[in-house]
Amino acid sequence: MLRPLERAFQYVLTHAIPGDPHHILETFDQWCYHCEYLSNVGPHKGKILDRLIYENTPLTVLELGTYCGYATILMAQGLPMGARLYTVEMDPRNAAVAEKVELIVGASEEVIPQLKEKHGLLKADFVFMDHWKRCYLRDLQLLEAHGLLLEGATIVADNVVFPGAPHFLQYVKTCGKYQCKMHRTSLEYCRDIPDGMAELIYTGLD
Ligand SMILES: C[S@@+](CC[C@H](N)C(=O)[O-])C[C@H]1O[C@@H](n2cnc3c(N)ncnc32)[C@H](O)[C@@H]1O
Ligand SMILES: [Mg+2]
Repeated sequence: MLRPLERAFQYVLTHAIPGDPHHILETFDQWCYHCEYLSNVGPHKGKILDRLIYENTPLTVLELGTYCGYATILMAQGLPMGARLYTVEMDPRNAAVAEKVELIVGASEEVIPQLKEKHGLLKADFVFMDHWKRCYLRDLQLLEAHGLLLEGATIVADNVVFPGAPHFLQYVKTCGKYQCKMHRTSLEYCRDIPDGMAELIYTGLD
């Protein structure tokens, strides 16, 4: 019995133009709108993410939560030459089918402390958090503690309204280390459910 993600992959493999990132993402979207929901960032929040990548031209991107690689493909195709994208996924069944960028299989709490020495990621200037929402605050604090955020780095956190990440939002708004902006939108593939992406700029100040 195939899992939802594997069913989506079969569809994408048989319907998308190979090597065409826009068409691959559109084909995922068709599947998600018409057949089965997947928690990809989706086309509407994807536009926001795409714009933030374009505006920031980051050189070292860290994604927490690869899933089937939708946002990985989206971000990768907007990066400048020479940029590196590291994406962390704890479920090896998802990792096995994800687009291979710099894919690190493991739980974020184990991977983050090893990013420097084991994976050569010295500092990230763009982070996309889209793994389990309860991990956002812990992992942001881990990135801070391991000195992995470049001053001025952009951190984008998805789904901070739905399902929500209240402790994370409270921390980033009150700790004095971040400038925060909320992009209000709707949940991926569900126009009726309000959601939001938080855009943070790391000031480096304590
Ligand atoms: C919402 S999906 C990511 C969607 C993806 N960013 C996109 O838009 O295409 C969340 C993924 O995070 C993974 N995940 C959850 N908690 C994690 C953790 N602590 N470390 C690594 N991966 C995690 C799950 O296995 C799942 O594949
Ligand atoms: Mg999400």
